[in-house]
Amino acid sequence: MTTHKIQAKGATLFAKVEGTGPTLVFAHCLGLDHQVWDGVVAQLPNYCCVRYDLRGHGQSDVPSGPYSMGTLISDAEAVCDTLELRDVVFVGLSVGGLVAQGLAVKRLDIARGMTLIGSAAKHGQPEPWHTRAKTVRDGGMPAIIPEMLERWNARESSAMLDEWLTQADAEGFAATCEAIAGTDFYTPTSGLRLPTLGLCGNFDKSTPPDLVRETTDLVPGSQFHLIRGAGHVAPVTHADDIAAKLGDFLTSIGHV
Ligand SMILES: O=C(O)CC1=CCC(=O)O1
Repeated sequence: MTTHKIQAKGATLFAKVEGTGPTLVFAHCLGLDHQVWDGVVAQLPNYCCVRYDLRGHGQSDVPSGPYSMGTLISDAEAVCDTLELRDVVFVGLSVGGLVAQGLAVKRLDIARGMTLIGSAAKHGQPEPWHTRAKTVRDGGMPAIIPEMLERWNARESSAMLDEWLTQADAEGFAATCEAIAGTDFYTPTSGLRLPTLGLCGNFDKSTPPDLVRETTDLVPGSQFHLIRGAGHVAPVTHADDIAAKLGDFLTSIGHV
């Protein structure tokens, strides 16, 4: 395992590389960090698994917001270019899935496939995201956590996620909400032609299954599976199921 400090535009990003084999790059959701993938990566021993913390999260820098989705996509490019990663399957949870779509649109030389978990081409209307940004800037993470946990619907894992979210940086969280607010990838994602897998917990209230399926269906030949019993953060709560579905997908596209 090696860790890296990646120089991106206006921020240094933390990245971790484990294993050898075909490359997978993982991007996490709002408010958490690369550790959401611990249980999934542990079950993919035959891959080079690269994880990084989005700007504003984990061990990456927290520049003041707002962030734009374009910047978050440039960050993913910086990680892949600096580590000389090509021919990767990019796996994104929630906002990480927006980054996956944007990277695939911009850099097909990097992305040869993508997996969207609890993600969509557009995550609702802009206004609630601006409200969340203001709420968290005014009141800190505790002001937003109950609402997040309700939407994530992670049930018995809520206490652990509460603790995790409490450690998140409020400015990084708010600035990322602002990036999500401005993003509508329906048109660009409709033009994508690359192997695509969509996964969604059947209890996910943030990105309900129909929404994730609708986005996945934009890409011809894509696959979609429900993760039974899971809410929004299935890689944390249902790592075995996510790793199994991801492994099947990787085999089906010859990324082995
Ligand atoms: O909080 C939510 O609604 C879920 C979410 C959207 C983008 C993300 O990363 O988390």
